[in-house]
Amino acid sequence: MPAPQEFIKYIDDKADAFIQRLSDAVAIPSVSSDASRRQDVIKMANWLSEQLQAVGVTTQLTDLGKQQIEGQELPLPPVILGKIGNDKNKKTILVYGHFDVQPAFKSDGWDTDPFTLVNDKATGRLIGRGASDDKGPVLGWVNVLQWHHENKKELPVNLRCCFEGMEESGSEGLDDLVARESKPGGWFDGVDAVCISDNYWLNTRTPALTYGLRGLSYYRVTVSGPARDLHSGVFGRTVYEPMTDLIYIMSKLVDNRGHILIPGVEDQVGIADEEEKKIYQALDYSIQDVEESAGAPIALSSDKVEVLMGRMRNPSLSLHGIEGAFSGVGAKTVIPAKVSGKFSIRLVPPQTPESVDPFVISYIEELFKGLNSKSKLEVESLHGGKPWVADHNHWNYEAAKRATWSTYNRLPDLTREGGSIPVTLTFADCLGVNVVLLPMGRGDDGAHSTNEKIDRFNFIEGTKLLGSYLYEVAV
Ligand SMILES: C[C@H](N)C(=O)N[C@@H](Cc1c[nH]cn1)C(=O)O
Ligand SMILES: [Zn+2]
Ligand SMILES: [Zn+2]
Repeated sequence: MPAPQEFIKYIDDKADAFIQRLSDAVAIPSVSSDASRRQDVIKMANWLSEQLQAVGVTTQLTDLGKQQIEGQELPLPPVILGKIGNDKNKKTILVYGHFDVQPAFKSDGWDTDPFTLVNDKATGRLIGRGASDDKGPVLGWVNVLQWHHENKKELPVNLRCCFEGMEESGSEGLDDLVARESKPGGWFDGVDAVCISDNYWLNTRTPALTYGLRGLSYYRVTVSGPARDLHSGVFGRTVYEPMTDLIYIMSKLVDNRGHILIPGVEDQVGIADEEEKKIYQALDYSIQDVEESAGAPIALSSDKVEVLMGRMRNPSLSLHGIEGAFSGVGAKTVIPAKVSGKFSIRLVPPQTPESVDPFVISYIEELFKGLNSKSKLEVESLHGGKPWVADHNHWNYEAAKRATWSTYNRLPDLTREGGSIPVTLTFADCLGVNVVLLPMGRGDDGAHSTNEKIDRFNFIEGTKLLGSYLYEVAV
């Protein structure tokens, strides 16, 4: 059943107010990985819970306990559970999103303050951290509910919400909560299907439905030696330097074509046959798309199928940074005493963090042993999440397809996402129901990057899409 025309018109009429609400959300720097921002993540939870209550959602802030981070004990941000309706004759749909964001500093290369939403009328872009990932989509649900609440219109489905504040940091504590609330009498009892809007179209033109996510295994490798940072003029060529050992190890993890060098990891994944390659060939995607969204002509291959498989169905290993290394301006001549290299592996079925960890840890330990260094090594797995693939021949996907058609007059690309949303598989497993990913933003939104944006068009049409989905899935 299509969404009512009055709903569609209302979303257009209220566009400026919705953008103001997005601006208010972006202004709360809810960075989950930064201990000094934890109170802002909690503030964001309270703010969002109030927004949901104002549009008729019964909410509950669920405490997840504490977390050890950077040597401190910190409260985990609460999860917002929400509920509207309990009609036995309606389907029950659970929507999930997250209100935490990745770190952002103007000095990273942002053109404007990351936590002040810029409404650039010339380009139609709404620029700010979290605009696309994931505050825009989460507020899309609030926008949908606002019309129903203001106009006293019943939703076509029973709605359950789960909004978390730790997605960008491993969703700590959430799996246990989902398992608990999926039991009879729990908040998610009776859920028929799940919808998540927290990823992106493949390109800038074609809406997408996403039926797969890669998993993630995040590592920290620490090499330490001297009791304190040293003067390289006094100690250079005199002592074992931690950074030298760490760089050696980091350089042996992946080659510059993206091949993972850790024996055993790539072997876990089957090779695509010609049938599977046709799926990627059929997608609306070009090398130009990847190069435009990366901002430079740097694709690993000129073959679109190779590039798409690299993102969607093959594992990848990325080096992220080195904590403790000199990175400031100027030419400090220091020998850092302790350095930690960070890298992660994006996983695909049948890989899991548990199945790759032993390969990674023993490989790094062997590499280090071969160095005969007097420094010390520590390898830690920081957080992980399993990959997920769903059946896209399901009524949940059919409903999302119809909603896409009625919103954009186009059929969506069926994609697998290179990123990770760890709780997706938990919902699928604990509830035994289908999950659809219904992205709002475009492939060039720059999630996790500088100048993250969502186009005004995508925010407003995406709101209509989420509303239309609830009507289409109801029948
Ligand atoms: C796809 C989703 N919007 C997202 O960005 N997920 C993150 C999850 C994560 C896990 N550790 C840190 N972040 C991602 O894919 O990086
Ligand atoms: Zn993210
Ligand atoms: Zn996200």
